[in-house]
Amino acid sequence: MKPNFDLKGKIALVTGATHGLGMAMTKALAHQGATLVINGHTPSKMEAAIKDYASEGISVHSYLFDVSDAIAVDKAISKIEAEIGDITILVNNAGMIQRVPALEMDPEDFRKVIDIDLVSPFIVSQRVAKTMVKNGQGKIINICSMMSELGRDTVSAYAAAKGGLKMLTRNLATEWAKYNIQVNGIGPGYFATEQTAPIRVDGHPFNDFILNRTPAGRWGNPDDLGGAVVFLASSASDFVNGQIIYVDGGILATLGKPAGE
Ligand SMILES: NC(=O)c1ccc[n+]([C@@H]2O[C@H](COP(=O)([O-])OP(=O)(O)OC[C@H]3O[C@@H](n4cnc5c(N)ncnc54)[C@H](O)[C@@H]3O)[C@@H](O)[C@H]2O)c1
Ligand SMILES: O=C(O)[C@H](O)[C@@H](O)[C@H](O)[C@H](O)CO
Repeated sequence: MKPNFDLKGKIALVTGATHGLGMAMTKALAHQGATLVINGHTPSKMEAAIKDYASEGISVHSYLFDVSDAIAVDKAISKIEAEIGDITILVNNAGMIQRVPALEMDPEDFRKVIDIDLVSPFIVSQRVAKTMVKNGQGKIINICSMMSELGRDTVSAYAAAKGGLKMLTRNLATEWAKYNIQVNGIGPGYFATEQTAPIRVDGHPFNDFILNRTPAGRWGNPDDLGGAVVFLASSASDFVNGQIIYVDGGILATLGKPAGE
């Protein structure tokens, strides 16, 4: 039987999809025929995003809500279900990072990162899964990170959250497999987006470090995630559950090499 990557008739919600990786994954899902619902929490960014999608002939349904607010999430998902239909694919992409040495990190800032990057995917997944359980099908895709596997100076809260998100993925996969819901993750390597703009400057030691550390020798382009998200959203991955697919140009496969070699 031919693997089926077609997403016609599917409704996908991508959180934090006004730009960056969320936008690229939304476009990939739309190109496979899915109906797209995008979330954001900044009205001006949402307006600009809708124009960007339209310029590529993609029409999206947009909903502004804060993914960390369980009441707002419940209201928004109920509204989406009434206005668009039941969500069959959820991509938990919204996230944030703080780059602060652990000795200087304010515990409240640590808590905020955990709230957005770990608790929020739980909140949105739980609400969306209630309907997926009734329908007997669903795909949930959590956007993890290299920091789901590795540590690095200054990103203690982010690494704790993204490591936790990997384990949340495995746990929800375990609990919800019986309802025909697959919960998987994508772990992007280092990608050229707003989030990495401060460390992706020519001549910045971190920029040189990443180019040298990545076997592919380049930063990821957001479009590099399209194949993985379509696979995990489609029936081609129906027996894949609790996995994280790392899309990282080979970083996790290697110890790296000395600069200049
Ligand atoms: N850029 C990278 O190299 C990289 C690598 C690995 C993982 N990631 C992860 O991929 C995801 C997207 O990354 P990006 O680089 O596009 O980041 P980004 O910072 O450019 O975008 C994050 C999005 O999340 C949204 N968001 C944040 N808090 C929110 C909230 N409370 N409610 C609703 N939306 C909220 C933002 O508005 C934004 O649209 C994040 O989870 C990030 O941690 C990024
Ligand atoms: O400061 C950092 O190290 C980066 O911003 C990361 O954490 C990446 O964005 C990404 O998540 C890696 O996979």
